[in-house]
Amino acid sequence: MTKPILEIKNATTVVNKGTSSETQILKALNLTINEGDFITIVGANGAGKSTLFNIIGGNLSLDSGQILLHGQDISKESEESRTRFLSRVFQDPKLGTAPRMTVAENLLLAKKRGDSHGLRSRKLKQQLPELTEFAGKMKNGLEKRMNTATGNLSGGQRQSLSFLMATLKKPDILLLDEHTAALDPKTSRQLLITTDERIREDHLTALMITHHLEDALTYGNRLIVLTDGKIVADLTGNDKAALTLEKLYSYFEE
Ligand SMILES: Nc1ncnc2c1ncn2[C@@H]1O[C@H](COP(=O)(O)OP(=O)(O)OP(=O)(O)O)[C@@H](O)[C@H]1O
Repeated sequence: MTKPILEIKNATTVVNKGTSSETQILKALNLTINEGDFITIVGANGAGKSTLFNIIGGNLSLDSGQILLHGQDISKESEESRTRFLSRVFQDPKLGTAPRMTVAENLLLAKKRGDSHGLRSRKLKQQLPELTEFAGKMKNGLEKRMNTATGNLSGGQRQSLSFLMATLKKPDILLLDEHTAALDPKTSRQLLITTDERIREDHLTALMITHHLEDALTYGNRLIVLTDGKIVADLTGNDKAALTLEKLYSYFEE
């Protein structure tokens, strides 16, 4: 039996209110995210994909509609408060990590998020073996760079660190906002494969925006097409399995 984690009901967002450029971005959008869903999201530029993430994250407020977390209305909750159930990885590898801190320090920071105790070197020493093992899960040599300042990592390693930091505390919802788009094809593929592994093994619930239609078809149990602020396709199971690249591409031509 699938259990809803997050329900978005009739979500409407309007920007530049009261000006000549007033625009409705999301148009009475409805989406129920179930526990364990790995949803890939595609749509043309400007369709509202990042805006959907922004209303979930609380970076943008709703003009009408509701967002329910485990049945509780969180529509008015601040961005900060929503970090208790939500993590987001952005396209830019520079976002999400502190450049002057080492890989180990960044991971400890992510582990201590929400804790009142600060970073202490004794704690770092104690926890280094566990953090190193964790870094090893990314399978790209990150575990050998625990004492390297994050700003000196390659883009791929830095982005894999952002991913690890976002998932260390197993958020209820993980938002991946084109998180492999800035990486070269080989590194991007590797991070996607590891992303998929981590989502499955840690039983995470995740939404991933991508412009690569093949990736949208390959990964996840569910695929959503967003067009002009509305969900025009929401496919799971056999329907997703039967979807072809050609059919998916046709949504962009309508
Ligand atoms: N805060 C804002 N103020 C004004 N316009 C905005 C704001 N946020 C988004 N928009 C506009 O809303 C539309 C949808 O933007 P959004 O970033 O959600 O699209 P997207 O589907 O993520 O596009 P892309 O694939 O290009 O990243 C765009 O036309 C964008 O310019």
